[in-house]
Amino acid sequence: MDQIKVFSPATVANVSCGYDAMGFALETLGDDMIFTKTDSKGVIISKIEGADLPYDSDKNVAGAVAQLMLKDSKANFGLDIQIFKNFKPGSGLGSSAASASGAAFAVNQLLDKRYPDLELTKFAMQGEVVACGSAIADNVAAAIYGGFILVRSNEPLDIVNIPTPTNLIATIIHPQIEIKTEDARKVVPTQIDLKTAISQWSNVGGLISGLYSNNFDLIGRSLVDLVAEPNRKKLIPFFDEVKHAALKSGALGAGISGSGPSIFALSEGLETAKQVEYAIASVYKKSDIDFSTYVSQISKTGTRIQ
Ligand SMILES: Nc1ncnc2c1ncn2[C@@H]1O[C@H](COP(=O)(O)OP(=O)(O)O)[C@@H](O)[C@H]1O
Ligand SMILES: N[C@@H](CCOP(=O)(O)O)C(=O)O
Repeated sequence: MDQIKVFSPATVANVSCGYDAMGFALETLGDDMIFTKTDSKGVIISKIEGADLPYDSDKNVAGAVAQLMLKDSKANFGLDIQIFKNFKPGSGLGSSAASASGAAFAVNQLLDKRYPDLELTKFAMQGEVVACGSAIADNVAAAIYGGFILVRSNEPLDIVNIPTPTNLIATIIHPQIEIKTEDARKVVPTQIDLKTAISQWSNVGGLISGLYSNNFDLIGRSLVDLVAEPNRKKLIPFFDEVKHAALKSGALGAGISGSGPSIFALSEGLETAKQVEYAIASVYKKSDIDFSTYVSQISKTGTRIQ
């Protein structure tokens, strides 16, 4: 194979209670990327559409991940990468993770599937270091594995796929302001008290149990974040109003998607998810902030060949 076109999904990290430990992939939103083998070694980024991003292969996460993998595998070819961004960087929807995971997945295909998903996740995490200075696994693991994932351990890396009810639908609102993950991580406390920790890990347990048992009420009760959300929500205009509107219109729960500014809600069934979309869009319609909304199933497959 000399060329491959891949789709790499947007992802919602944290899912309220699981800061750096949980995430899921969206079915309908993501980036397209084309990877072409070249005779000369090295990685060139020849096209980027949809966002203003570095062409320098060391600074673009896709280029950085591809270079690492070509070096590690001692590949005898180079790469030309084209990136078509369908959602903005700094969205809280894993824009950098989509590129990093897309690169890891595509290069692996061109190397005849040399690496398992866990190794691909480790390569993609190095892309996250380029984007935000931290080797975060939640977005990239969700993109590579698909579905809903738990990062059970970072060292050694241990990723667990959590089954999700098929009629669990995500509604997303993305106000068009940029929040860099690197900046939003600085407002999260590095220490929390035991009482807060107990509530947080109880909610993680509740959420995972609710996903396994199709218990929507339990899923809703567990979508609580006492660690990142109280500190990050001030960065997101109208966060409380959007969350209130989502819950009032039938969502099971709502919270910040990744590091924001996007806000996600989870609902039982498409009809409710669309009502939630209408309600939360109404909040931003009253302001002068541009926004996009998305309603999507949780992607079972994640990053895939187009
Ligand atoms: N291919 C890429 N896609 C998205 N962002 C990239 C890419 N390459 C480098 N970056 C940088 O990563 C940062 C965006 O990542 P991040 O702050 O984590 O936001 P997001 O939540 O959208 O992933 C920006 O500084 C951007 O320039
Ligand atoms: N766990 C990370 C996730 C960042 O997600 P992003 O989509 O905003 O890059 C965090 O919360 O910092």
